[in-house]
Amino acid sequence: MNEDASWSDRLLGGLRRTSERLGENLSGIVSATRLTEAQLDELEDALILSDLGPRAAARIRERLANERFERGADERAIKEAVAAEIAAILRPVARPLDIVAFPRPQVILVIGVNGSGKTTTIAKLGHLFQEQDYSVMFAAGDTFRAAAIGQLGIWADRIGVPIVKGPEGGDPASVVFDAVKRATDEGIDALIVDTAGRLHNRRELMDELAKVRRVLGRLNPEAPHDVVLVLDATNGQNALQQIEIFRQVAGVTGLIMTKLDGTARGGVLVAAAEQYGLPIHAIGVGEKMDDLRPFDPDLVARVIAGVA
Ligand SMILES: Nc1nc2c(ncn2[C@@H]2O[C@H](COP(=O)(O)OP(=O)(O)OP(=O)(O)O)[C@@H](O)[C@H]2O)c(=O)[nH]1
Repeated sequence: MNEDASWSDRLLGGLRRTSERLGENLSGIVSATRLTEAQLDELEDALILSDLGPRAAARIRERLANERFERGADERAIKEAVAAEIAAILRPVARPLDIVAFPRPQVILVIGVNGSGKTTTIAKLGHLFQEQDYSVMFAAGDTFRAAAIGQLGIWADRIGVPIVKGPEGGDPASVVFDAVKRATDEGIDALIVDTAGRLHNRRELMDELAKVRRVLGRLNPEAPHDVVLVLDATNGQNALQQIEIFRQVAGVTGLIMTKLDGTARGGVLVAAAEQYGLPIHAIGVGEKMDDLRPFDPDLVARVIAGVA
């Protein structure tokens, strides 16, 4: 099995649980060239149960209500049509995180709640950029917990990336300031900044992120170039709430959804795309540094609909 097959299998393994759920609800729907109102209701419910959210579900229902199934609306035909509609929602938001900033470095602020996979995602991103021949530096901007600084340090050593850190409890803005200066002096292409993820004190977090942004802006008015929100797919609908909060707190420019390898809740990607239209840069399908994958909207749509 080549590496690509193994990762898509893992993605399939996780998302297949979503499509199984969808399949259970769809298996009662058959025959005729058009779907009846009752069948459309059932389909819409199945999509909502699969975490696609009410808006995407309503949109897909509407499209399918107008669809003529020439060879009969059996389960396969319906799933194919659902896949096409999901892909239409996902395609506009698929956008890789490219290193384009001039002057360098491109400053990428990574935000998200603790446990979402933020640290691992920073490591994976660093590794991905290195593979594209970009130089990378990390900044340990989550100074609130020693463990967070330590964990990022371990990843930095593992993949061979320099890291700028301060003491536990220190000022994140000063770490970021030092990091930007050093990255600029050393001609680093991508500076990836870890941030605190304490949502229970929103005010504090907002102030902290605002200060980091101010300091960054003083050094380079374009920075941060990206504010990437890391979301844990296993959180289902809570992931949407996190988008809402972090958009207000930090001005999110793009998303990375992690843990799609082990969840039946991957449909939340579709809900996020439909509701917020934020770029989805990549998806996480495991714990290792190679487990960050480009976001392939057609593949993900087919997996969610159960036709991959
Ligand atoms: N299965 C799976 N596990 C993942 C993925 N990404 C991260 N993890 C795991 O999720 C757990 C949390 O990841 P971290 O990167 O430490 O998360 P964090 O958001 O930095 O969390 P804190 O360190 O608590 O702030 C770890 O056990 C990771 O190995 C993924 O895509 N798939």
